[in-house]
Amino acid sequence: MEKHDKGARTATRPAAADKAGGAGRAEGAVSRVLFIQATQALGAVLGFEHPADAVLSRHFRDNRELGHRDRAFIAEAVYGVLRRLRWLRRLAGDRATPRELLLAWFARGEGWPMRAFEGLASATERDWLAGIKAAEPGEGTLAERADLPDWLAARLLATHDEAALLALARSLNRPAPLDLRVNLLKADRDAVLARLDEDGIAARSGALSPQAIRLAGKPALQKHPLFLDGSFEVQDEGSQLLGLLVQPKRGELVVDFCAGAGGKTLQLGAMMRSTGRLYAFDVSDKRLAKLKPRMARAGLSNVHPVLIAHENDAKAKRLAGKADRVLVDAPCSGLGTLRRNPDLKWRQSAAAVDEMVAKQGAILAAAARLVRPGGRLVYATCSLLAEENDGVVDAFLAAHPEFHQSSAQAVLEKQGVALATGERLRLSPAMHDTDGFFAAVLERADA
Ligand SMILES: C[S@@+](CC[C@H](N)C(=O)[O-])C[C@H]1O[C@@H](n2cnc3c(N)ncnc32)[C@H](O)[C@@H]1O
Repeated sequence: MEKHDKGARTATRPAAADKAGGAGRAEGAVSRVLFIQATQALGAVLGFEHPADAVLSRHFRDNRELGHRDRAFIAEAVYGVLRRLRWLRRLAGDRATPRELLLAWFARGEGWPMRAFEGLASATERDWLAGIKAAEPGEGTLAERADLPDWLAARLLATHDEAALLALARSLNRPAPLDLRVNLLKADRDAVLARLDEDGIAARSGALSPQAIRLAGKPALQKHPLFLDGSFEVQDEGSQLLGLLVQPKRGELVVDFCAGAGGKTLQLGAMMRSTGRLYAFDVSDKRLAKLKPRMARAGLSNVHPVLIAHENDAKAKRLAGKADRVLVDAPCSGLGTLRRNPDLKWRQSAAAVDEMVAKQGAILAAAARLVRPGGRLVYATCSLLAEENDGVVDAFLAAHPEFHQSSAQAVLEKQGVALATGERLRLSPAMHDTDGFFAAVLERADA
């Protein structure tokens, strides 16, 4: 299966943009044809061969007659089913078809009254739905209540008690808000907030990152003048704290080892005031290609995208011992982003996570070689699993006595972020209303 990539989701609105939406249709306003479209899209997504947002984007490309509101309806319905798939299967049966799952979702998840199904469902289906509406499937196992696969609930139980796990699972089942990062090279936050206000876009300063703006809704911003001129980018507020942990300075040599489409590269480049050298490495030329127009929009001339074949590529090795700061935003299970990508919990597996852990260790060790004495290495993931987070960092520190850990809380505090996170950064949607992120700050001893 494909590895999760935060970097691939960089559009001003996610590909399945309207997925968390708000622009959906009320019950009773859904035509049979639209319902069939939603059923087809759900069927394709439930194959779990490709990420749901990619499948939906494709569905919308193939069905260009669908308007904005129709797409929003389909995306919201599909994401609703993905979030509560276990519960819906308990209600509608393990072998429920995509159409039955959707009907059950609207009847129970959205609470549509029976009359709303009159134009949509046959008399037989409506009888079945009346049963679904009345069904009480019992409390179920913890994993069932959390709407998680058994393996994932078991792994999360290593670091959460039952109540915390249920709270986390519930928070992961809510749609994510839309956050912006102000490009401080081009604008300041108050000016961006004032302009959004003028344009009738409700927004406020982020609670954690001094560069963040949180929007009240999910407006389309691709054509907004401040997006086009690079004054802001879309970036989860939690993700912005990772850039603050790297804390790059003017004139430094910085490496973003897993840069993807550059979510964090752009932030680091702006923090360096477009000076020094910022290498953006990645093994995916497709992702790096998406970085280039974003760099131009952001007004950054210090970024050097470099395609590497693997973490030990000679193009990386030539920077050995030279970098002031290195960020490893490691490929990971992505389970911290389930609010945006609820399909991941069904597409990931214990075996895939174990493979990823080995890869993360190898990338971290290779990236560490680039750090100069006295330099900083930041290891980050958007995973909630201890094995991808503390496990990788603990093993690294045990094998690399030349590195020691700095307190993430202290690094953030110095930049005006008050967050009781302790030595390592741990963000969760349940506690911080951000995606789930982990990071550790590792400093290489002076020579
Ligand atoms: C979590 S994503 C990075 C997201 C990106 N930093 C951002 O903020 O948008 C992880 C990235 O690691 C890249 N990757 C995977 N294996 C790698 C390796 N061996 N060396 C460098 N990058 C790698 C993937 O292509 C992917 O883009």
